[in-house]
Amino acid sequence: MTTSGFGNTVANSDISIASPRFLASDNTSGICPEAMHYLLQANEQDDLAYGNDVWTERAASRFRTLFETDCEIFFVFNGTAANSLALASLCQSYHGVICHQLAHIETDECGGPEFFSNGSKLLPVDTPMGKLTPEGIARVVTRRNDIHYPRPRVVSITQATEVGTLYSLDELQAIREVADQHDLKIHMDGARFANACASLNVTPAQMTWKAGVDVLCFSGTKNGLAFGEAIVFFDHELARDFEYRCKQAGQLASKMRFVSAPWLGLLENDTWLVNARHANAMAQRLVEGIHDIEGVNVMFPVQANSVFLEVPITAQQYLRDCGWTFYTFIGEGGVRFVCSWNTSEALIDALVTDLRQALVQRDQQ
Ligand SMILES: Cc1ncc(COP(=O)(O)O)c(C=O)c1O
Ligand SMILES: C[C@H](O)[C@H](N)C(=O)O
Repeated sequence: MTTSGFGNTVANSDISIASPRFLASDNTSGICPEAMHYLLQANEQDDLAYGNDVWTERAASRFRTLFETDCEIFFVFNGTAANSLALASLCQSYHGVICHQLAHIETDECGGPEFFSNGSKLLPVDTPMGKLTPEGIARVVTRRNDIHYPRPRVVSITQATEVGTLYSLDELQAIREVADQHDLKIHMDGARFANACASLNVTPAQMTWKAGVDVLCFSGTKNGLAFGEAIVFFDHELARDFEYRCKQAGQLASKMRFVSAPWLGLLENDTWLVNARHANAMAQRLVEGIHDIEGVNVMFPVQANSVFLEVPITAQQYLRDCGWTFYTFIGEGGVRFVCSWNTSEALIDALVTDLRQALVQRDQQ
């Protein structure tokens, strides 16, 4: 096995496996044509740097239209930076951030939120289905009020969650109510925000500021961009000086137009929704395809574009030998498949076929 520069083991070319087939993450998908179109448009001529270009203004304006309010938009390269910097703008170093124990900010951002907030402590909660509950939040807020414990200041929710479930609008409202009781701000990790809007058939405004969300990190990367996340502040006071925070963190792109312009491809003609609906539909196709395979169980309700399956270890190896890539360290274990804007029906059907064969092979051993 050789190791890539980022510590991922990659199969040596001399190991005979089928060509890799990517359903490990929506981060493996390509750039959708609509985003590519605007990337090339923005390359047609030079423009001002550091976000002063016409494309960044156009994209920010489109966001304000999409969210039906005068929100403030900042574009950064990736989701970890978006979450870390957004959280840092919501609390001081001596504050705590209440999150689910499976939250990406807790499990997969390598201490980024704590680092960029100079020490705000994440306060993880273990509640069902990967979702925070008002009761779970209240438990954390009320368990300690002495000076030796960080004061909870933020609630961070992920929509869709890390295990592919969704908060309903009522659940979001209930979280807003408990946040108001305890003077908490609400951050939404919207890595799969588009998938959530598509699945619930609600508007971005209904899913955010109308439900009391203070700041949203909206992922374009997982919706068809090469890279690029939009940090959307619904409270201007919280956005004060945020551009300096981005600059200091190395997240102020000099050629910002190449981060912002592709967003126009997503936001025009509701491509962001079309991409999300397709990804969600492919996840449903996978669930339907495997429903009668003995030994394979769906671990969480499939409400967006992620599917978590219990698959026997021997069958997992069979899938890897067939070239399938998947993670087993996310959520509560199991095998995670994530569908993207460009996931084909044929790819899903091939996975179903290989999964079925994997279990046959296991039973024959
Ligand atoms: C739920 C969630 N939040 C945040 C991120 C962070 O994104 P990035 O990998 O771009 O830092 C991811 C990554 O895919 C994610 O799945
Ligand atoms: C692996 C990592 O967590 C990444 N955010 C993903 O969901 O694929």
